[in-house]
Amino acid sequence: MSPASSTLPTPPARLVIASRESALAMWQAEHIRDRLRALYPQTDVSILGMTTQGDQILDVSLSKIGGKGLFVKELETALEDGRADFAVHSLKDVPMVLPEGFVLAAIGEREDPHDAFVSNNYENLAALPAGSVVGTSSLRRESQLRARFPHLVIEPLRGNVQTRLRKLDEGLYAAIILAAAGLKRLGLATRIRAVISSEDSLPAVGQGALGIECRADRLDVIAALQPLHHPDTAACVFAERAMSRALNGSCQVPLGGFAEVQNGQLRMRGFVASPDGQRVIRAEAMGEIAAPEALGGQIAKSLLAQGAGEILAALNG
Ligand SMILES: NCc1[nH]cc(CCC(=O)O)c1CC(=O)O
Repeated sequence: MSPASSTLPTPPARLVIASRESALAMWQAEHIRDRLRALYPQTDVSILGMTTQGDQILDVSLSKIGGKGLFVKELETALEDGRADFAVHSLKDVPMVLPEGFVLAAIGEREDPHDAFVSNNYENLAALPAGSVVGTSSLRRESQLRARFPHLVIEPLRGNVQTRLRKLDEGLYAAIILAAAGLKRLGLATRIRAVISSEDSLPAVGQGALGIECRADRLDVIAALQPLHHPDTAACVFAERAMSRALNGSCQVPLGGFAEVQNGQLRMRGFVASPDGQRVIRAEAMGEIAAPEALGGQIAKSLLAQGAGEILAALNG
């Protein structure tokens, strides 16, 4: 037996992955399935595709219908009643506090965390003439665009990645903003005209990372998933999630948080904005990779000390 295989846990004979049925969700579930099949050739790994409330309600801005739990609840129900062993999520869609009895068993390696500029006619944001219509339903993207490019018109845009690209191609928008990660994973990187810098659009908490969730009592599943855990990604996203949690973040709130590993340390930036982009409060700090939640808490504290609480209270009120 090779040294590597002798350290692997004995996996369950069968593993069922709960996933949404969008093309991106299925790509992510298949990616995890294929890695597990390679690690554990004796294990039967399959995918249970499911439709969530967030997939059904497409005509209303997510920020108006109570947020991100909508994409994960049905999957958690499948874990609860044993139809599936774990769920693969875009971590960005996973609420900051999991329901009692569930854990993030592993964090998969981050794809490109940046936002992407997608257009059929323009090279980048700076090239858009005044009055151009840009599609996004993210308050985070909208507030940052309004602050940096006040001459642009922001219009709502929902649906999965393919639906959003179709709406662009139908001519409803001069450009749209999407996560680079989703486009790259779907083999649609050629649609990216420009990757938007984190200065122009600080990414969402968890953007580009995979969150693998299971029941806290499934120690067999947690052990089997450990080879998929990516510690640097986990440090970054735990810092980001700690910031958002401390601010009571949801998608009703224009905020961004982004940590990266630089020279063996964590560098983190965060912001909270008013939806019109008139007020943007920013914070930045370095911290230890071993203590990501302290760094996230420190960023939140700095944002609050600069008045983020007023913006958040106005939004929640
Ligand atoms: N909110 C929807 C969603 N959730 C995850 C991704 C993209 C992939 C990722 O960020 O991991 C997207 C689409 C988008 O923002 O363009």
